[in-house]
Amino acid sequence: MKDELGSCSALAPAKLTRRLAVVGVRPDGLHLIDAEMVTVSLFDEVRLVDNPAVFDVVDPDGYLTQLEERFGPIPRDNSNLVRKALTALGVRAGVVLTKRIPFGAGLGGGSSDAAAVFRLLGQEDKVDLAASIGADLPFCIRGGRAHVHGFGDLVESLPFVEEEFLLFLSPVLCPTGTIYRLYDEVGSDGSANDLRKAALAASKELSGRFEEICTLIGSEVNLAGSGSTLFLDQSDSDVFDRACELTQVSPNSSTTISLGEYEFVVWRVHSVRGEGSHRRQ
Ligand SMILES: C[C@@](CO)(OP(=O)(O)O)[C@H](O)COP(=O)(O)OP(=O)(O)OC[C@H]1O[C@@H](n2ccc(N)nc2=O)[C@H](O)[C@@H]1O
Ligand SMILES: Nc1ncnc2c1ncn2[C@@H]1O[C@H](COP(=O)(O)OP(=O)(O)O)[C@@H](O)[C@H]1O
Repeated sequence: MKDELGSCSALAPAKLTRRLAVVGVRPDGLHLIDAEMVTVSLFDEVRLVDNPAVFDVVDPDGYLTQLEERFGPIPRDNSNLVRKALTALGVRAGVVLTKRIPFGAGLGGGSSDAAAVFRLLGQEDKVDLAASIGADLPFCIRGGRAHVHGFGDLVESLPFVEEEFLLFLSPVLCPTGTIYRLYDEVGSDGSANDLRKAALAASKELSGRFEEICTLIGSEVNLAGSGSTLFLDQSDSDVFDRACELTQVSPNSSTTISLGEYEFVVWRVHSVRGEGSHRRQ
């Protein structure tokens, strides 16, 4: 949305991959998937400003700083996905990026930031260009709830369903390419996400954290995309309600819990409608 300062901004919501089956591998190594993705109410914000020299990253929760201290900074140069989107669209602009979505967490934060640029500039139709920046962009541009296939480039919207999710965030980095490659070796554990076994095998810490949450709530949690976020949906409402009670997290907010040697930030989020409904002035 344009404002009087000549800048414009859009919210960039996280994406939750509720289920993911790997159904093939292309000759170039990209995996063909059959997935259901849902936009959820944890938001970055992308503001474009006139001065192309500006690239500011705002960290309202302090969580980005924690992750960057541990894993190194997200790029501020031309390899930032927001800058890649601007370059691909031939637009020179500065960026103020407010980050709440953790990186390397399987929540498509970087892709959603880049998708916000496509939406802001009215370029939602350039799906192939978007997909060349990242496999998650086509879904993130559309948003809502969708069946996603191909390598992520084919998106068919599904009817919106109002639902809540608990996201268990861990300071564990799961690089998507590494997890897909490991999947080729270890295969699936038969859960709703074919990448879960590989992500848990890639990180001893993540598998320790997985065990702690499953023990707490007495049920298995799922992995978001290529990880590291673990989540619970409302398919078993008793389990979901119990988990909300145990973690003491209210709707649309977050809390920090300790389980064994681990700390988790727990977000209670809800599904969000797609197609630009999350734009704001
Ligand atoms: C797993 C998923 C779905 O839940 O999301 P995330 O968990 O990363 O958020 C997606 O498939 C990820 O999409 P995205 O994170 O955009 O991946 P990209 O940056 O395009 O790809 C990073 C690397 O992952 C591998 N890759 C990605 C997508 C795909 N369908 N097959 C692959 O093998 C490739 O090695 C690629 O170089
Ligand atoms: N705008 C951005 N926000 C976050 N990470 C970015 C961004 N642009 C590039 N990156 C890089 O992309 C990597 C993956 O980040 P992200 O897309 O948020 O996670 P995921 O692929 O797990 O969903 C980061 O480790 C970072 O190096």
